[in-house]
Amino acid sequence: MSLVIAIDGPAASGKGTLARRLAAHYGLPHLDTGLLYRAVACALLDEGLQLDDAEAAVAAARGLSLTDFDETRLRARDMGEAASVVAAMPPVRAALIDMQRSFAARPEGAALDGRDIGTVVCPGASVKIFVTASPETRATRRALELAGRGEEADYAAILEDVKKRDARDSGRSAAPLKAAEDAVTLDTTDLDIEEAFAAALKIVEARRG
Ligand SMILES: Nc1ncnc2c1ncn2[C@@H]1O[C@H](COP(=O)(O)OP(=O)(O)O)[C@@H](O)[C@H]1O
Ligand SMILES: Nc1ccn([C@@H]2O[C@H](COP(=O)(O)OP(=O)(O)O)[C@@H](O)[C@H]2O)c(=O)n1
Repeated sequence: MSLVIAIDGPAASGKGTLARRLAAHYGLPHLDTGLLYRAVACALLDEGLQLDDAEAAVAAARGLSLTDFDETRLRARDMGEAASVVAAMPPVRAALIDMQRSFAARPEGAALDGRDIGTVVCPGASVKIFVTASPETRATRRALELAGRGEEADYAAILEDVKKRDARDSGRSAAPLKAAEDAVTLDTTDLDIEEAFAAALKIVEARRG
């Protein structure tokens, strides 16, 4: 059976970094599913529409193409917040599920990261990791990331963002952010990227048996 790695966790916990590193290590394609929700939000904002316009959001979700994402724009701070609003609408999630499942079903395997990969998108994944870190650590990491891209990075405002988004993502009824029962939790608060990667690799190897 091909290797499917599901990585979930709250904002700026390091999911993407770990999923990318694991994908490179095992030669798997990687999908950052947060980009899908960010792209839907971006499409609505570009058309001057409200973020709670479910019909327009579903149409945008159906029209997405993985290849034409402007990642710099999508990874901007305000787009994370906007993505979390559109992601709370069940029809938007339904419109994106097939694309994610087809990606995960590639014969060569896959690594996906998001909020509901282990619980909803790939409940049968070979390995599930739930990555966490304290809100303060995550806000510091996100502030450094944004500053590195020349974006405004006010720590206090980013910490507020992170907490608000976690609460919305965990509290929604549709595919809330939570660890799957068979996920291994990896707390990276006191781990640098190399240490977190080494820990994640150990989890994958242990699960693969
Ligand atoms: N263990 C870690 N220690 C320090 N910085 C990290 C760690 N993991 C990730 N980062 C950095 O934190 C930022 C957010 O990481 P990312 O993987 O994009 O998180 P997520 O996908 O969960 O939002 C990036 O700039 C990344 O380089
Ligand atoms: N599988 C996923 C991925 C993202 N999302 C939503 O999309 C938003 C942005 O996700 P992201 O992974 O790009 O955000 P960060 O963790 O990188 O800040 C999240 O806050 C969630 O509301 C989701 O609902 N389900």
